[in-house]
Amino acid sequence: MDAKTPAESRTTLTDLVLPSETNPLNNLFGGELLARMDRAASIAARRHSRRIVVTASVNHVAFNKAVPLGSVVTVEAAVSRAFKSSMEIFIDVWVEDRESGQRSKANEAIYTFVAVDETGAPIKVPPLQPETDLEKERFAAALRRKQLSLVLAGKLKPNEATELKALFE
Ligand SMILES: CC(=O)SCCNC(=O)CCNC(=O)[C@H](O)C(C)(C)COP(=O)(O)OP(=O)(O)OC[C@H]1O[C@@H](n2cnc3c(N)ncnc32)[C@H](O)[C@@H]1OP(=O)(O)O
Repeated sequence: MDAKTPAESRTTLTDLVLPSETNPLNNLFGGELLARMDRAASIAARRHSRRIVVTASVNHVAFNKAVPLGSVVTVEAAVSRAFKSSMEIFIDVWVEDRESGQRSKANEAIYTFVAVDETGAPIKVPPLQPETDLEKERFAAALRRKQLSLVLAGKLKPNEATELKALFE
């Protein structure tokens, strides 16, 4: 299978924050943002694999800044590393200033998607070839994050998490 670049899966969703999507402080609900990120990430995983994809885990979410009612929010997702059937997707969330139009980073998240066949069984995906420095940095750390996610899910013994152990040696 030929390698693909993160640019080939990059997915951008831009939408407003409406009153029905906010909490009593008039900021975007965390769950609404999670859903928007899941949608963008699933499209990125599908573009990379050209397969049916399912969310396997949400590895990391940082709600760093509240997103006020009426904001224009852009969710940008791209595959940061592909393994056998799983893909790590990095998601950056930006909010646009109404007057200047300048975007500032509000949140980020890392999801894992798995490509599956029609019966739901995991299936192989193309490798990822990172291009920019940021893409290379995210690619390099992805195996460590995969091992941590598997350890937390009880699917990998801590003493088999070689990349994690290497951090402490
Ligand atoms: C429940 C819900 O409705 S959530 C919403 C939508 N999501 C879903 O429906 C997914 C439901 N879950 C599933 O279908 C299955 O658990 C799957 C397909 C995600 C994984 O199936 P498994 O039987 O665990 O398959 P398997 O052990 O072969 O793992 C497949 C890949 O997923 C990876 N994986 C599985 N769980 C995790 C996890 N928690 N974190 C990171 N990677 C994971 C494995 O490392 C493996 O990756 P690789 O092939 O690239 O090495």
